[in-house]
Amino acid sequence: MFEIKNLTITSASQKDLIKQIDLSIKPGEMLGLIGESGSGKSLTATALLGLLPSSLTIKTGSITFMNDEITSLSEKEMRQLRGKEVAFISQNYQSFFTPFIKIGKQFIEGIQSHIQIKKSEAKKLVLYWFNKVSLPAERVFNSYPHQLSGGQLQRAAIASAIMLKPKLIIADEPTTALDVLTGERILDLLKALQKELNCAVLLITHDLKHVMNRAEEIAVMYGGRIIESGRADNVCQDPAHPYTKLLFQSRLQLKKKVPDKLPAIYGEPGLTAEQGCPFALRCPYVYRVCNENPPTKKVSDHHWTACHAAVQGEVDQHVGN
Ligand SMILES: Nc1ncnc2c1ncn2[C@@H]1O[C@H](COP(=O)(O)OP(=O)(O)OP(=O)(O)O)[C@@H](O)[C@H]1O
Repeated sequence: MFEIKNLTITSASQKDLIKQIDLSIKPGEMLGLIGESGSGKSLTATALLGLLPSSLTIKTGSITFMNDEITSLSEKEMRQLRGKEVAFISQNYQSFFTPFIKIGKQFIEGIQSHIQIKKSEAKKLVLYWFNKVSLPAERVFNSYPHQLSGGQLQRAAIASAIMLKPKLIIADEPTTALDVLTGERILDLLKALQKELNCAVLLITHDLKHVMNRAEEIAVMYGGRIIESGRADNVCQDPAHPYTKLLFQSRLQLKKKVPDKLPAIYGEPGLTAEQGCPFALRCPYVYRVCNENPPTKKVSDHHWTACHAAVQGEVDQHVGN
């Protein structure tokens, strides 16, 4: 459905922020894009939505949606695509709503800007979707944004994203501003709606556990590159890149005894090598060749990593699972 090929995004100072990434989403699938802060997740989503700031340019590559090249669509065509075919849920749900207009009115205006529909029919649609995301429909419809809790606002944002039955939802850290339990419920809701409506979801998160058991595919980003990607069960059971392995190892697991010391990833988060493997400055298995762009290793069907040590078969030997 969506395919990014060889995408490089450059800043005004000629720094490559996204480096030759490939990413694709199949209809009805959830792709979990994980990576720490600054790894390039949001820029990737912004490029998909055709909303890159003018200071950034696409240096190489293509982004296609249903075989249309997004980068060559006009702003009008892009606006039509956004909201109807591709919906966006952001971490900043507060700014999604205009504070001084009742939520119901905002929803009706939003729907009428995309499809021709009578106000009364639009209201029915809004109430239906508010019920669907377990909101007290009439009350929310007649409320101002500040009269709802964070979880309720994020549910309303999901209803807004889903009600025109988009083919793809991009959810960028949708639970960041919520408490853990509310966040988990929101992600479960997103998963349930994805299955029911068969729409694709790009779930962007820095938290591995958000995508485990939810996403069908996982892509791991570091320093503007995709360093590992594949079917979620393959990546979770047999992570191949040292960074992914360390991410799994440094997770606390309820069923296991809490160790005296959790393994930590060496170095400052976001520390990125400018050349070669972006993780080289923090990688315990770095060697001289890591100055060069890492080759791709096929780990199994639908699972690959970009790592010199993995190609040499040295990661398992040193890191273990
Ligand atoms: N408009 C811009 N101009 C210059 N650099 C930018 C711009 N927007 C983002 N960047 C840089 O691009 C890199 C990737 O940023 P991005 O927001 O995509 O990271 P992220 O993985 O989404 O992080 P977070 O989880 O914190 O949102 C960062 O180093 C960021 O500083």
